[in-house]
Amino acid sequence: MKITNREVQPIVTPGGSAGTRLALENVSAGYGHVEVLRDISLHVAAGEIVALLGRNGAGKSTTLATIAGLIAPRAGRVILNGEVRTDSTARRVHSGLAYVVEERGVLLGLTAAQNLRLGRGSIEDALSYFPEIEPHLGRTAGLLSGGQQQMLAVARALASNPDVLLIDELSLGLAPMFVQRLLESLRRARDEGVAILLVEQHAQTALNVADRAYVLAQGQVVLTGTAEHLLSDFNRVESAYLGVS
Ligand SMILES: Nc1ncnc2c1ncn2[C@@H]1O[C@H](COP(=O)(O)OP(=O)(O)OP(=O)(O)O)[C@@H](O)[C@H]1O
Repeated sequence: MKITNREVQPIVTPGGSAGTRLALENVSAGYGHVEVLRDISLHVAAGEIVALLGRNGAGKSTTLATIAGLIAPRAGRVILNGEVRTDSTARRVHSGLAYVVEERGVLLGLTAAQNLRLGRGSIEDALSYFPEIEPHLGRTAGLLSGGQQQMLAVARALASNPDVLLIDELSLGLAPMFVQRLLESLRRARDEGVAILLVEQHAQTALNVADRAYVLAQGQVVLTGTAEHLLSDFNRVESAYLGVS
């Protein structure tokens, strides 16, 4: 199942290529003189959860940052809703991208309600995903648990009614109960047609919710397939983490 990027592109997404909301075409990117991503191609369709897996330092966060426009690709193209994007993060967010960063992006000195108001959606829509936030709306976000902060971040992102949702490390350090609630919200968003690219430390957790996955190693896609296929051949996923097949 080891693939080259040339082979990644012809994969037919569920819903067909016309439903593709996000695509990277042969993207290379990095920091200063350091090249991190090398010739990455991937795609996510409307109504699809795609997991981006790989060991620490493989380039997962860099991939999301490049999609969001925080890093400019040195080569290749970032395509959102069929348009090649070279514009700012703010413009991409304005036109339907939501991005939950690894640090969650919750402003700890503001209340939960104020954090939700910073988003592009309504508090009501945010609460429709996580009604359990309501009793905490007046609390300072810094006093919420990690799980509650992550729910706040995901609720704010989903309330903006995005076409494409990027999530960096959904479950990091969270109790299983919170992880389950967060995964439920992603399933609902997928059913509502959102294209979701999920970076997740726990590959099994990610593959249990995802439709497809890509494994990165040393900044390259080294394995891809349906979640079902990858779960049934999990040794191969683990080998791919090390950059071997
Ligand atoms: N701001 C930066 N400047 C220089 N190098 C960076 C920077 N951010 C990340 N890197 C390097 O880029 C490589 C990929 O990092 P990245 O954070 O994308 O990996 P990751 O797969 O998300 O890992 P993790 O799971 O640890 O977050 C690493 O070698 C990292 O040290």
